[in-house]
Amino acid sequence: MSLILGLTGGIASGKSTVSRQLAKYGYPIVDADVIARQVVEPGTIGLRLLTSLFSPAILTADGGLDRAKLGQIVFADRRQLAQLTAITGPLIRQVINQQLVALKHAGQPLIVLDVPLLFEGHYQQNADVTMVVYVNTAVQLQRLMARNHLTAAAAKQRIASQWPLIAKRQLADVVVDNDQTLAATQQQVVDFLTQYDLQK
Ligand SMILES: CC(C)(COP(=O)(O)OP(=O)(O)OC[C@H]1O[C@@H](n2cnc3c(N)ncnc32)[C@H](O)[C@@H]1O)[C@@H](O)C(=O)NCCC(=O)NCCS
Ligand SMILES: Nc1ncnc2c1ncn2[C@@H]1O[C@H](COP(=O)(O)OP(=O)(O)OP(=O)(O)O)[C@@H](O)[C@H]1O
Repeated sequence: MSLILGLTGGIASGKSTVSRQLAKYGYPIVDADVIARQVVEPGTIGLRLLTSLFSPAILTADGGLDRAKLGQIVFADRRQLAQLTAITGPLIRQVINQQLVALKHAGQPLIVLDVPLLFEGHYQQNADVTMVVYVNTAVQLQRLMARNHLTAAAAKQRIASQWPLIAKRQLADVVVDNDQTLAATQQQVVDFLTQYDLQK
């Protein structure tokens, strides 16, 4: 029997950081952000649909998706973000389901389902336990601005495009506080694995 851990958080709260820490133990990660890139690679139906919705101006010179440009468009406009999610969401879901079936079949003891929109997209139904990586708003803003080279206004828009992190925190079975050092976060991951007898 596999335990499926639904891992989520807010933008730049530290989901990838925690999933990397879990991956170090050899546990497989089903990563919605990675899948979101695969379903819009050149030649996919996903990229064709996005190009017809947003115009070919969202493509780079070599025909790939200009992610920075599309991000600027959708995170500034809720309606366009909803349209984007309506196209990518079902494509991502299909791949997630395929990967979960294969990993369960392989008898993996722990499968990490890393999905930014876990609660918004009702993916918690696929999970046995949910974990939210939490940071306070000031730290989230500062890390997002630094990582994506965004102004405070642009970073605030991106944060506002998702459910408030505090609301996700209330829904979670396990909360990882990621305000402090990476070592402090790692310790919470170890505590989780120990609790579920998954520390190798
Ligand atoms: C808008 C895009 C092109 C920006 O690309 P970029 O490389 O700059 O960001 P990246 O994909 O790494 O996403 C960064 C973070 O943005 C947030 N985010 C991404 N998509 C969404 C969305 N549809 N709604 C709310 N937040 C989102 C997540 O917290 C994610 O971790 C990209 O995020 C995208 O294609 N999004 C649609 C796919 C999707 O719905 N992903 C969410 C998976 S559940
Ligand atoms: N405890 C920490 N101390 C310092 N920096 C951190 C810590 N945790 C994460 N970071 C940094 O904060 C940024 C966001 O972390 P990460 O990419 O893991 O978030 P995420 O939730 O996966 O983001 P997204 O939803 O945007 O994909 C990264 O630049 C990362 O290196």
